[in-house]
Amino acid sequence: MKLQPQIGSEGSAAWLARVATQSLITEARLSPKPGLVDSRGSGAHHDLTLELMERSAHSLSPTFHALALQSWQRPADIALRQLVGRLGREGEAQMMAATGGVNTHRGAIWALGLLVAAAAMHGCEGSSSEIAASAAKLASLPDSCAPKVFSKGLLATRRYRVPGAREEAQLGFPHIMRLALPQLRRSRQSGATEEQARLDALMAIMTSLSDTCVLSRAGLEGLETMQNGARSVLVAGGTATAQGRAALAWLDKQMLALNASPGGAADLLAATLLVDRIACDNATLTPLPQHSHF
Ligand SMILES: CC(C)(COP(=O)(O)OP(=O)(O)OC[C@H]1O[C@@H](n2cnc3c(N)ncnc32)[C@H](O)[C@@H]1O)[C@@H](O)C(=O)NCCC(=O)NCCS
Ligand SMILES: Nc1ncnc2c1ncn2[C@@H]1O[C@H](COP(=O)(O)OP(=O)(O)OP(=O)(O)O)[C@@H](O)[C@H]1O
Repeated sequence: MKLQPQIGSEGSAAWLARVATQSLITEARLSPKPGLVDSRGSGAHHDLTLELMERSAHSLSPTFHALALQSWQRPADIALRQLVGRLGREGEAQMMAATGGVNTHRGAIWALGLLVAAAAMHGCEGSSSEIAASAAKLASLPDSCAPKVFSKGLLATRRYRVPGAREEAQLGFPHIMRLALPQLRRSRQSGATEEQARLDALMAIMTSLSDTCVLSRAGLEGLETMQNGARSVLVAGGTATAQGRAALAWLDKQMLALNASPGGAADLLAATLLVDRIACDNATLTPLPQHSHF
């Protein structure tokens, strides 16, 4: 059920910030996720822990709040794009300060930051497609203030000629809109628990994403292992079934052996949980069950 307070831009911005932070924490705690930090441990990451992910998520609340407030009922134009870019980079700096220089949520700031801004542009009354389309518009506008940095993600997109985090946003988040959200709802409707539905949504993303985290760490072999493994979990009936859970355990082992971690897919799951909460079209379709973290 959507519980957005009808108390204007300040109240709605605070609500959006809270839901965005909760979405990051829910994603981080969700278990068992292949190769990723979860309630069981650090996955394939030697420099990350669940405690660090949660601290990082909390450090981002002021960023999400500012993004929502500044984007409130504004159109997608260059001025807003530059403002959102500046706030996103300040958020990255806050994250780095909170984690002692470890990258916990760079990709997540990008995806959730754009979606929070887009939800606010629609005055918190947009549908999921409207929010994704406005986020895409913002992401497609040039940000002349952006520093020219050569990241690992950019390197992977050039080397393997695949779309990365930028393109995912510019295309209107197809992995959220066409794969994860529909899977989340399908799994809920077929009787899966909320945790299982969220794991299934993660699998749906992993069947097709060109995750530059995986490519940087484990190359094409890692990416194929991720995509095929996630597909077999869903083909087996998802994580609500014993076969699905066995396929997931096998995938977890493979990902750890390859030192591969689908950080981009994890970001998009957190973003899916956010859209699921904030989009107006979802309110009647998917009331949240009692045992949800939210
Ligand atoms: C676009 C970003 C993510 C940089 O992308 P780039 O590929 O160069 O970077 P980097 O390797 O550091 O991180 C990419 C991260 O995205 C995630 N990711 C990886 N693959 C994918 C994918 N296919 N789709 C979506 N996300 C992905 C991962 O978590 C990964 O760690 C972003 O940091 C950025 O440019 N920010 C600038 C500030 C800004 O404009 N913010 C506006 C919104 S708040
Ligand atoms: N639960 C999670 N566990 C691990 N990573 C996550 C999780 N949720 C999101 N991520 C994303 O994964 C990214 C971290 O991936 P990765 O560690 O490959 O990046 P890196 O710090 O650039 O690289 P490396 O650790 O290989 O030097 C973060 O940007 C974050 O957005």
